[in-house]
Amino acid sequence: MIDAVEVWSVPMRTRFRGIDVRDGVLVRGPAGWGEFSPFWDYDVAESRRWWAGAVEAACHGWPAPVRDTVPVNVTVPAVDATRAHAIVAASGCRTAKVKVAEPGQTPADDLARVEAVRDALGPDGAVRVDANAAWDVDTAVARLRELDRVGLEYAEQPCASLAELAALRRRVDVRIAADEVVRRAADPLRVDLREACDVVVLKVQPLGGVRAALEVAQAHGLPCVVSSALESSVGIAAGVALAAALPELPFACGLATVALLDGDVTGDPLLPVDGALPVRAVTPDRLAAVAAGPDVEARWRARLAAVRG
Ligand SMILES: O=C(O)CCC(=O)c1ccccc1C(=O)O
Ligand SMILES: [Mg+2]
Repeated sequence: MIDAVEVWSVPMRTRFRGIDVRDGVLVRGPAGWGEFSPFWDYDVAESRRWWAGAVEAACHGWPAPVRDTVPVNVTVPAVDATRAHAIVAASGCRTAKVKVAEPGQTPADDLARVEAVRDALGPDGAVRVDANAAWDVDTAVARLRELDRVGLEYAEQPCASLAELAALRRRVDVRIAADEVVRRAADPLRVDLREACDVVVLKVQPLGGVRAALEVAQAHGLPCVVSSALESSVGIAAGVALAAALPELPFACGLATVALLDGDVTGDPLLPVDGALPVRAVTPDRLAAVAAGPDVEARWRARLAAVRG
């Protein structure tokens, strides 16, 4: 059913999660284009759900949308306060997600960045932080109480484990969002999130597609935020389809990350207008311009063969 496989590679504008270059595979099938782009530190077993997401997009398509635009947050990497302010001011978004607890940085760096973001958004904007599981419970209590001086909408994955998140949640007023603890679980449907969080972050590829992610949302019965895995606009379109199909969407989604890439697979990228993305198909009409070199191409074809095999 899949009749085209294309490998793309694009530099990041700013290093993010230790990534300087983002690459992946686009596949075409009867329903359109799908993206397969698990991070390089993920093994074959973990990458299988990512592949299921690509197959769904290319071969089956997605459930019908219940809305035609999706509000999004601007994503602020662990940059200095001046750059953070400029990124938020230029974004047109009214919600910002700020990376904190970056290795090599200090609590003062995080506070300055978060204060600059609050300043750029004004009092009516929403500021959330993502610590990517970096803190133990005591550190998270101290860091979140300080950062919450600017008023936080929620803190995404401040600690690694479910037990830590639950212990933290009893000690702070800031809402807790679960990301890695869901998307990297052996079975995301059966993670016991009671006590551990107030919000669930859903990512299409790590959860195995739009339908699988909708089942995760239904299983937990908590407010959901759809976020990206730093995909090209083709992968982002799958996230938008999920956000558009969720019965309720109380928060802005983390789907404005094409802005973090220095290039895209399409000349009409899924970038926000007035803080929202349109629900629409994406055609990768710039594949030649972003084609990966022979080494990266070979690496992805080998990876694809391992996951499909
Ligand atoms: O949620 C966002 O604003 C952007 C997406 C994002 O942060 C992300 C992107 C790639 C890998 C991990 C993460 C994460 O949420 O931790
Ligand atoms: Mg996260």
